[in-house]
Amino acid sequence: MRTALSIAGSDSSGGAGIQADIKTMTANGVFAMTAVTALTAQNTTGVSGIMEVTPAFLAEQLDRVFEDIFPDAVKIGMVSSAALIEAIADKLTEYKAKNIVLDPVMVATSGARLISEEAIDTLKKRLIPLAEVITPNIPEAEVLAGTEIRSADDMEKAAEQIFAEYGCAVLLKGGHQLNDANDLLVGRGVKKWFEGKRIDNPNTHGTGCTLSSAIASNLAKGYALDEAVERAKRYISGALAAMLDLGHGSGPMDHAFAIDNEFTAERKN
Ligand SMILES: Nc1ncnc2c1ncn2[C@@H]1O[C@H](COP(=O)(O)OP(=O)(O)O)[C@@H](O)[C@H]1O
Ligand SMILES: Cc1ncc(COP(=O)(O)O)c(N)n1
Repeated sequence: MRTALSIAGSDSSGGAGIQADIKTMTANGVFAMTAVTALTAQNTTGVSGIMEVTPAFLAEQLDRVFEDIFPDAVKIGMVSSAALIEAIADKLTEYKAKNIVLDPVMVATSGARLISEEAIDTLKKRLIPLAEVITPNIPEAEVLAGTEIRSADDMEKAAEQIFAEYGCAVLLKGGHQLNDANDLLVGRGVKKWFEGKRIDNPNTHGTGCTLSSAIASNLAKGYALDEAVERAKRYISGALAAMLDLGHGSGPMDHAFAIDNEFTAERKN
């Protein structure tokens, strides 16, 4: 069985973070492992508290995973401080981790800030260059490219600029911001739009986490990057189209929609 590691924060409400990653990897037929960066107290209406682990304890979790079960892919989500980013970069370099998918989580769908200002700099210098692909949404890409994004044209310019500057492929998510579900992949020899059908569902808590874990799962299974993105888009569309409606805010997606379908059918490969 193929394996994937999620390095991310815990979401007590189960819709985003580590919990979304485990559900997504499992539903995609990949064995999920975790290294927790922080606990959050949150629900569908917002985040009320964050408790970070120490960099040493994060490094210890990574040591135990890598020395025993080498992950076929790694997904990185919420990492709130520069010291934690350094710890991850050191360990991923030491173990020569492959298929790294980095979701540069900065602000939760509910509006809460999930990374400190100084950490963004460290993210740019240490972690982004290690990634196979990063998956910013529009506000995150604006921070990374230092430009405003108001149109599909702006998305192309920003993605090309980020690829040129950091050397990793970029999947720039149109998501909710540009009112469609079209994402753009720019990488070595690739520039491709993935046209998602917009699903009229206000419950999008954890969409970013889910997409990046689904890409990591498919890279773990051996798919090339563009095929991994294509399959991840299909997965998230299915999870949104199931129209789960939980909680008082922007609710989570339904990962059980995928049980026994094409995603889990490949488990034994
Ligand atoms: N209503 C929707 N219908 C279909 N796809 C969506 C919808 N909202 C988001 N997506 C897709 O979900 C993925 C996550 O995107 P996004 O919501 O922008 O991430 P983030 O949580 O980081 O802001 C993207 O592939 C995006 O196109
Ligand atoms: C622990 C944690 N990590 C990430 C997110 C972002 O969620 P989204 O995928 O909705 O942007 C979150 N709300 N909580």
